[in-house]
Amino acid sequence: MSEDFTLYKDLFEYAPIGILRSTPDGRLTDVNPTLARMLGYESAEESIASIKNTISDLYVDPSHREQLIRMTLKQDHLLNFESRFYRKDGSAMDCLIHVRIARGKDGSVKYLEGFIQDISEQKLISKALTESETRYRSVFENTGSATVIVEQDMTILLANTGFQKLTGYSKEEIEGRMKWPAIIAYPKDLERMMAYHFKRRKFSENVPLEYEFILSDRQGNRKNVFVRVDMIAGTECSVASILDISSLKKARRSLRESESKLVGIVEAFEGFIYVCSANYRISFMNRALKQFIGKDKTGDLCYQAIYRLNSPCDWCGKKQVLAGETVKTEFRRPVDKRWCYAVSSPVFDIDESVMGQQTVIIDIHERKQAELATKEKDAFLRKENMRLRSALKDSHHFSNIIGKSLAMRQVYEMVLRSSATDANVIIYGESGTGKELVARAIHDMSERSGKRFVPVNCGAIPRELMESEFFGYRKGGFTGADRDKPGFFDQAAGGTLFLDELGEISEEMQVKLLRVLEGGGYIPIGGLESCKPDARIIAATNRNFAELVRQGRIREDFFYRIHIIPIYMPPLCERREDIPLLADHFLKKYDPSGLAKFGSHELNLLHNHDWPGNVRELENTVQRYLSLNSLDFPGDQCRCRPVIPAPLPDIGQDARGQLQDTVRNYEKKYIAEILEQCQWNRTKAAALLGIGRKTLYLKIKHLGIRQHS
Ligand SMILES: Nc1ncnc2c1ncn2[C@@H]1O[C@H](COP(=O)(O)OP(=O)(O)OP(=O)(O)O)[C@@H](O)[C@H]1O
Repeated sequence: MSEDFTLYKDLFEYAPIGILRSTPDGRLTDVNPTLARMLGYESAEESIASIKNTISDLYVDPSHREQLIRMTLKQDHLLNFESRFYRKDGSAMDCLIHVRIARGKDGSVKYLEGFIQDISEQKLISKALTESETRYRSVFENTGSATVIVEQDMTILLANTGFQKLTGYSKEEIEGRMKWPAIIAYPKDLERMMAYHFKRRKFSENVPLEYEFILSDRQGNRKNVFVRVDMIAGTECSVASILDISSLKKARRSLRESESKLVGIVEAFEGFIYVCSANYRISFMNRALKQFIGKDKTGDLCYQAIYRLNSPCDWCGKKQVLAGETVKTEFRRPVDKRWCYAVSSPVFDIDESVMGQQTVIIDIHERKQAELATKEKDAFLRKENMRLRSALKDSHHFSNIIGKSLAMRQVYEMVLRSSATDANVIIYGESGTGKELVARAIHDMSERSGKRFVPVNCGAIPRELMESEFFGYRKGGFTGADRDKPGFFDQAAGGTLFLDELGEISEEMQVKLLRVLEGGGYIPIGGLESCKPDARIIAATNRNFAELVRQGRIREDFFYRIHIIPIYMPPLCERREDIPLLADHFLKKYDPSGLAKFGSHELNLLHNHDWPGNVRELENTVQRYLSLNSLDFPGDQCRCRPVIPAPLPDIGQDARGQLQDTVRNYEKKYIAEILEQCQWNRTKAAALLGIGRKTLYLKIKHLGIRQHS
């Protein structure tokens, strides 16, 4: 028994582990020297004396003791409970505690015995290890590329997030499970990489560190990747960093494609292309330029090789190009004096500095000549226009139009303006005010003057013939069409089509004309192809066009197409100051001797007359004055005096025929006489005959009635 006690005491005294004993209520009864040392005391006695109160004071976290007691009471012992004790100097010691409960014979707890291990150092080491692992993991995660660590048997040991993203597989699916070949798309890549994998581990030579292959991700998408592999020293593991270069490859492919396209364009280009250095040495020239010079002059000075000059060209713009600008110039080639257009732009080096100049040259000789001619013509026309305008200010006439009144000067201004454009013109005015005269003046002053002026009296064309008259027909287009017949549009090609009496045109024809005016063209009757006419349209009417639109007789769209430049002809009664000038003009026209003159009485009469027939009526009055030697105004009679039907024409025996012919002859003579009475003022004649103007026009045409001048 005493031997046992000695043994136990020695164990207590010399055990390499700290031992303490305490009462159930927490009083410390024994501490062995090892524990006292662990806690920084000189002796066990000092430590017991120092921990005066309860053993709980020893714990950094006193609740640990309560927890420990609770757990120990369940089985009377407890192993590996981690906690922290205060040392003498107040610092904390990490410790591992094992506890045993000693009970008395009656089962009550006599004391608790604790065995303490100082694990502070282990804790520090493990903390440092955790920290360094975190650090390495963070480097591994943030390499900027997909990175994996591969074992000798090709298992992927570790994979960073980049690799997970690149392949679409999760960490769990990869790490420790996936073999490296699983992501290789093509057998030829796989074969190559396996060879590298094993050779690398045998430290064979010629195993590349970097190479490319095509990866297949979880969804089967193919990606071009670049990989760099290194062995991890002292292991059989390798670390592989993979970079997705699909977009780079794509860019490279499209660059190659556009490069080859560009080469094609440059070589097929008919102009000249060359590149030269900052010191004028040619580094590239295209096929067309080589052909022009006669041989490849790469390496020569550009100005000598291309232009046979001894110094750089004046138009070169080298300075601006070297400063990064693009220079565009037109110049005459010294070799043959042809006009050229050149665009020179900088060629940049890798560091963004300008290393040379590339120039594209095209021959613009014909275009430039035309441009210069147009400029000359424009300048001439501007001058001519100014000259005409200043002449207009106090002129008595303009072209063949007589009149110095303000109203007429305004008309002249409009004639000038309209002759400078190709826009549609419509001339409004009463009958005989000179609408056709104005239309001709516009044509004569326009660029179309060299081509035909084709007057068309729309009111005189029967409705059923309108289309063939305007658009012509082709041989066989209808029964009787035995040859091609050009229409008005063909006749006026390049010139002017004057559509007089436009208000008389049918709606059906308005639609067809509108199509032509809108650029839709027309097809001649019996023709197959559409013709695009090039005739300028000048229209005239003595009707109130706006009113006709309101009544629905003229289509609004047609009206707006025609009514681009309106010119209003003043009636003679609104410009009486022109009457003496006009009278004088007509006297000279019909009496070339120039002897006939009007006295003041006649001039007075002319001035005060009503002139319902306007200038035409005045012209006829003057003409009659020259033959009768007295002034009479039959227009008045026409208006006041009822018309006496002309006697029946004398129909000779030979002329006797069918009733139809007789009636036709009579009708012709009768209408001709009325027309003569009204000095061919058709409006008046139609009123006297009691028929419409249009009907009168048709009858004049069909009966072949002619005006005798
Ligand atoms: N200002 C003018 N100066 C000289 N002659 C003129 C003038 N105005 C009209 N005339 C002459 O009057 C006649 C009628 O002119 P024009 O045929 O141009 O008139 P219009 O308005 O077209 O007539 P209509 O409406 O009947 O077709 C022509 O012989 C023309 O030479």
